[in-house]
Amino acid sequence: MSQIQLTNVEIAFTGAKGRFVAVRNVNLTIQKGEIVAIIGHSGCGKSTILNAIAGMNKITGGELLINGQPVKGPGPDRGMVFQHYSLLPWMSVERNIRVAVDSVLKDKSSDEKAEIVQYFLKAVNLEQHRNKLPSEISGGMKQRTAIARAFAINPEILLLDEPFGALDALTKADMHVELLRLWNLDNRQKTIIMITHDIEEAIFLADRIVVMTDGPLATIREIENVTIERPRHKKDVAHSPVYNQIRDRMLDLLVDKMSIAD
Ligand SMILES: Nc1ncnc2c1ncn2[C@@H]1O[C@H](COP(=O)(O)OP(=O)(O)OP(=O)(O)O)[C@@H](O)[C@H]1O
Repeated sequence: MSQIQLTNVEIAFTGAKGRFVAVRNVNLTIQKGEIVAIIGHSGCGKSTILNAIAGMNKITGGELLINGQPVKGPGPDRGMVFQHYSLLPWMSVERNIRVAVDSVLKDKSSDEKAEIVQYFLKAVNLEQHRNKLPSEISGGMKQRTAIARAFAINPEILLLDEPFGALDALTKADMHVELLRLWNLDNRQKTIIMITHDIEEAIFLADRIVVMTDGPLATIREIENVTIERPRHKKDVAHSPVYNQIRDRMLDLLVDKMSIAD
């Protein structure tokens, strides 16, 4: 059985101006432990699909199953990370992780929870900054806190909505390696679905890349298999023929004009 299965999914919103169909005929099957990137132009419905998997949006047609069960709402089996970190500004790095652990891992003792927080603070190299407030740390550190928090509650599925979109290119490259390291620590058991606008990021991280058509009435245009071996290294990947092939295909699909007229 596939872990996540979307069959002919439609998601429409009804507002003052009537019914607006954001996405339709979305068919996607995701296996446990896969990393899947979703890419497409702004407004095509990437977040709409991710939020439906998170249980925050209702589907209006088709079927959306997780482990064979229809999604009815959010649950601790799914963790979310957003572009703007969503840390609680009045709490330290450590407290931000701890409150999430407290609210989800209710069966664990206080010592066990402290150990989990410590493990993830160390895994993302934030031990020395544990007592700082979000306002006292950099964007990359904030995102590392948010990702550590998401992993600490140990969801089966991680949903990342443009998690590195606000970071500079170098910090972003570090974060890619960091994310894969956390995924490896867990023996690649967690499924990661990630929205991105960055073709290079999608190829470096994902097993498959879902390319959307433009909205409204958006759907999946094509799914690319990224057959680059793991573990992946930034430098090697950039020189691999598969990387160039996929990047060219993505550019064909996503970029209308490749150059300006002289
Ligand atoms: N709650 C809502 N009510 C009404 N319309 C919505 C709602 N959420 C999203 N939409 C509309 O659905 C479409 C898809 O939005 P969505 O945020 O999923 O796009 P996206 O591909 O994630 O965009 P971006 O890359 O800019 O974040 C947009 O036209 C948006 O205005």
